[in-house]
Amino acid sequence: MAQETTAVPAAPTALRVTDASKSFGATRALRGASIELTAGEALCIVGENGSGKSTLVKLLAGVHRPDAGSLQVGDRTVVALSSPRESIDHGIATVFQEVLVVEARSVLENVWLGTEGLVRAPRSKAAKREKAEAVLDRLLGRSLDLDVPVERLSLSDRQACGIARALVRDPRVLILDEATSALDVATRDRLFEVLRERAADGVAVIFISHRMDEVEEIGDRITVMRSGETVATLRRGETPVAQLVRLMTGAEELTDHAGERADRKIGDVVLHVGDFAVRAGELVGLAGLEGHGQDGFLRALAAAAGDGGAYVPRERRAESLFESKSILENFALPTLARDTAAGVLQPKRSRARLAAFVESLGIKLGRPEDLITTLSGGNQQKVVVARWLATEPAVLLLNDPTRGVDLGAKRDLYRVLVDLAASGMAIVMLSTEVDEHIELMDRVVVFREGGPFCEIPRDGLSRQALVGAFFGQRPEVTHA
Ligand SMILES: Nc1ncnc2c1ncn2[C@@H]1O[C@H](COP(=O)(O)OP(=O)(O)OP(=O)(O)O)[C@@H](O)[C@H]1O
Repeated sequence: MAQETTAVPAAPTALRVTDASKSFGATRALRGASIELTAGEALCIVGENGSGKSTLVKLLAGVHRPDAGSLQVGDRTVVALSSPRESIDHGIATVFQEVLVVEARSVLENVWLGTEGLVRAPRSKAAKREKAEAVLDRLLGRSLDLDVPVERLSLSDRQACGIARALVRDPRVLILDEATSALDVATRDRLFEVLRERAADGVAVIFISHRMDEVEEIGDRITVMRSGETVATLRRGETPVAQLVRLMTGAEELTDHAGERADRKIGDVVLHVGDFAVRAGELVGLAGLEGHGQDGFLRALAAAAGDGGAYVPRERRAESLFESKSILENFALPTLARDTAAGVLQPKRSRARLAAFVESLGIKLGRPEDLITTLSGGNQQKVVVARWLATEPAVLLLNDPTRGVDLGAKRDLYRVLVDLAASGMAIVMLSTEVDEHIELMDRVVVFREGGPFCEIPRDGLSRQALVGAFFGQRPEVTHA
């Protein structure tokens, strides 16, 4: 986005964090992290789950105060932003990882939430409407009824409302912390255009994502975090993904790889709904643009599977997490019955079972008794997935389970899924990531306009075939 800096005068500093540290009890979430951005620049921050990205963002958003370090916003040095309000007053707008909306309130109210009394916000109702409309139209490529409650919207549209909330404030620094993970492909593309336009107007953008394609597309520079430190900052295009991964993990190579398909026996049909059947040992993908029926289909499969199935929902905050409970309790809920001997709960057993998943999925945690909310987003997600894997269902139904999970951890999860399939479990997984289908699935059912549109077998899976089918193009080898 920004010009090469050699010939043009250096743009002014928009934001500089120097040596920021932050601990939560014994956990050192940040240890001397530093980043710098000039006006008009987009900086991507990448790093494994739990490496400190969100903590850094929360310092900038005034949610946490640093233990040490300094912060410069524009040409002002501030010791710390002591509240979200102060962050906003400095022209910083943050979109957080979780989709944060007030479900019962209207789209319009959600977009302007928390701006009361802000100097830069328009005053009149009409002006607010007009601005919300303009920003949402641009993001969604269509107009959205501003008066409906947000709970009636798709997850993608809800996330778009959260992003619009940041955009309408016309920030000088715009921070997106994995804010694209619930967006459908087309909305994400439009968001990237908007980011480019804002950057051209001098806005500095901080963009956090686990998706390398997004990072390559949006970042002028990329800062890599590892264990709370900023270990490298690189120019876009200079660094092959393999090197980025090495910097993130500190290891030479990613352990490869789930795609290796061990000899798997496809067994009997274990679940049948309408024309759709899934067999023991199969990995079946559900794909399509957001809102084309795949979500409802997966839920219908879950209902049909009954006790023999386990369903991992998509919105972990609303549908799966008990925020006031510990990691262990969140993990052990559905398997508690198994851990009860003569009517007495045996926490040792659930602890041992959790330990196995901590190992196989690389879950980073302090103690199992700590609150689930002390985990990073990606690690919370892994606990939710582990909970359902532990129930050892005949059919496992997963709704976009790798959202927010880092590259290495995704591979760990793929390996676990392939092993489970090899042991005879049937797995149906909705994924919004095309590459995930290509890497993992035996076949993929593409949804369009409310129902299954075509099915692509493993040997026909490619980006082109899948994305083509999303838009109504039938691939050459299809089964109806
Ligand atoms: N409120 C908290 N209390 C205790 N520990 C916390 C808290 N918030 C974060 N941590 C810990 O700080 C570390 C960094 O977490 P952070 O959320 O910044 O990681 P992240 O890089 O954003 O990860 P992800 O990619 O999973 O979102 C983790 O070990 C996490 O468990």
